[in-house]
Amino acid sequence: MTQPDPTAPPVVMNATWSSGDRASIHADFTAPSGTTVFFGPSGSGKSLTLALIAGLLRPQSGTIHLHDSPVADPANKIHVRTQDRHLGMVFQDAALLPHRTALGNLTLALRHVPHRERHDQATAWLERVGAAHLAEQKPRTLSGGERQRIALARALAGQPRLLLLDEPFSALDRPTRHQLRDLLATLTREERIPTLLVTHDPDDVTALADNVLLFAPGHTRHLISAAEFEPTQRPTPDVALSDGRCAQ
Ligand SMILES: Nc1ncnc2c1ncn2[C@@H]1O[C@H](COP(=O)(O)OP(=O)(O)OP(=O)(O)O)[C@@H](O)[C@H]1O
Repeated sequence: MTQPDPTAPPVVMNATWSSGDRASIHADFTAPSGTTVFFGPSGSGKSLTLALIAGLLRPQSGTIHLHDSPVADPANKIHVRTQDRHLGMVFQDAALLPHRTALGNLTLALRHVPHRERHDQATAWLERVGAAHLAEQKPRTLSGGERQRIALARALAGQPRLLLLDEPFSALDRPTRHQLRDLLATLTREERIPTLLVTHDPDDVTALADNVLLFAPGHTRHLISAAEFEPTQRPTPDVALSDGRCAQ
């Protein structure tokens, strides 16, 4: 990927993906700076859209641009690998390396800084997410919420140009979810990293969204500002998402 244009929208997507008979998706939207929440019911294509942006899936046609750089454009044989898209990612499962401590997981994300500075920077990141006391613990000895704190720190420590979060708090109990939501709001505001967050929780929209991309099975994604959001809202059917059950 070339150097990003700071004035360009973080994501411009107009692409189609199909697994054949099981599911297909056409996504056509621009995500502006700030936090865009992908909101909608189970099976409506939120995670597939995020996977296309991450490069975990390849569209069959169309283009995806991140900060004005093409990362997927099959007609021109462009597919930038996930690790070259400068992304921070946190999914429902923190996916920390099990044999490394919390600190060790953080230092791995800091390969862009000189070796002698990694320990201090990793410690500083653990402090920022309220996990300094967990530095020497291995992931299996941490709670789900603690693992997600470390995963969030790891994602941001890599200095991503875009943060992708797929239901990072959905497996946590309510109080822990609130704490982590507040932490995420603080960090994304401080770091000014454009963020895409997949959720079905309307409270995530209220707490975190600048904009909302509404999804519904058989329908579409439709971008609105967070101020316009109502939890019962459904997108207008201007762009098709289809799967075996509800093709358009
Ligand atoms: N790799 C895949 N290959 C084929 N079909 C898939 C694949 N991943 C998801 N699907 C199907 O595509 C549809 C959309 O799935 P997706 O996971 O994007 O929905 P979602 O909105 O993220 O749902 P949830 O909120 O439950 O995670 C579903 O019908 C799902 O079964």
